[in-house]
Amino acid sequence: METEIIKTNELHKMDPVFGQLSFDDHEQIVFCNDKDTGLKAIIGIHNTVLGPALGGTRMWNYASEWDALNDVLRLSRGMTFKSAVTGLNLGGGKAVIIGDAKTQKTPELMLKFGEFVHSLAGKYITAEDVGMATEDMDLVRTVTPFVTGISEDKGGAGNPSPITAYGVFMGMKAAAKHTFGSDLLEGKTVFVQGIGNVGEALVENLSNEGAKVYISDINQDRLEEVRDKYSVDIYGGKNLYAEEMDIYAPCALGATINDNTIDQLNTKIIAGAANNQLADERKHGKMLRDKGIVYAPDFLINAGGIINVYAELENYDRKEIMRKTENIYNTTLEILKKAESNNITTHEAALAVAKARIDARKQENQ
Ligand SMILES: NC(=O)c1ccc[n+]([C@@H]2O[C@H](COP(=O)([O-])OP(=O)(O)OC[C@H]3O[C@@H](n4cnc5c(N)ncnc54)[C@H](O)[C@@H]3O)[C@@H](O)[C@H]2O)c1
Repeated sequence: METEIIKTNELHKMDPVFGQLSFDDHEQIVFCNDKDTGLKAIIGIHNTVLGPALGGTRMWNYASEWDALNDVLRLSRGMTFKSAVTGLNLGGGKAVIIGDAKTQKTPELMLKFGEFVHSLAGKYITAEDVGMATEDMDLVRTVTPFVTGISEDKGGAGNPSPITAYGVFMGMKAAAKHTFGSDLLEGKTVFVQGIGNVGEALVENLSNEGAKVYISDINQDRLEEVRDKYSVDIYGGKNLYAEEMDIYAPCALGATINDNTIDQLNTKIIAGAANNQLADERKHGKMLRDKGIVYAPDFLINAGGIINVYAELENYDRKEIMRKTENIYNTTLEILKKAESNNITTHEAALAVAKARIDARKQENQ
């Protein structure tokens, strides 16, 4: 109890929003409250220089409002750079709803949230994230046009995961070209950690190309299902990080690249779908570089999903979505080269490209 009081007092001493560590010149933070439906949400608009701030809504049972605020600040910033480096005319935004999606998400709450999104007149466009489904976005669509990720029969672009996986595959091939001189993954040992929606589709791409794939997941049924479908191997060991491999593909959780795992890692390349793979962008990016591991930045190679929802706004067809996703190969190759020639980390190189695009547009707009 004593610690709690001290902690709260300490937090109160900090500037509550603009003084937060994760605050990075965000343009607008909107706190949404509705007593009748129990809605408590925060919409974070990080940057709208390149276009409207697009990013999903996450519903999560946050331990505190500080955690929710920190998450929305961090996630919305990430969206700015993801869209910028991918060449999309979108800014970065994200929303969080505080609560348990399984027990507290009601149609009324989602409609009220949609009204708040609508009140921003298109400056923020929402989509699905953790705790949200296509049906939730369909509901939001009834009160605002500023939503993507809706059902295909309602004009949406459908499930983004296979597109995300294809982009990751392209980024991985570019990293292989950079590292081994060839982008052919045949015979390369790839460990895919997390075989959910994206992981499974990645396994399919890899096994079609003849890579030697090992899969790991906490869900045993899924492991067996995916193994039988694609004739790949289930990783049976205790510590995946220490295994010798060509490519490590984190497709489950973030922050798996940290002080503890980098020391153990015995891979040449890291290329996967998970968001925020580096526990600490700067420190761990540098540690990987020092160790000679080529890291394909997550926000660059997992952009297939955002390309897919962007298509809804621009009325792109499937061909254009695939062309743009395939281009992740070229962008990754350029960024890996840039990092090498400038002696910076690949994460820094990707951020620099994204920031340069935003700065150039800012100049044009002046
Ligand atoms: N779906 C998309 O289009 C998309 C786009 C961009 C980024 N991402 C990111 O990619 C990752 C995967 O997304 P998804 O849609 O496939 O999610 P998912 O929930 O379908 O799959 C995640 C899988 O990881 C497994 N998992 C969880 N903890 C694990 C652990 N400790 N070790 C091994 N496996 C574990 C789960 O059992 C599940 O099978 C997430 O980090 C997500 O944020 C997804």
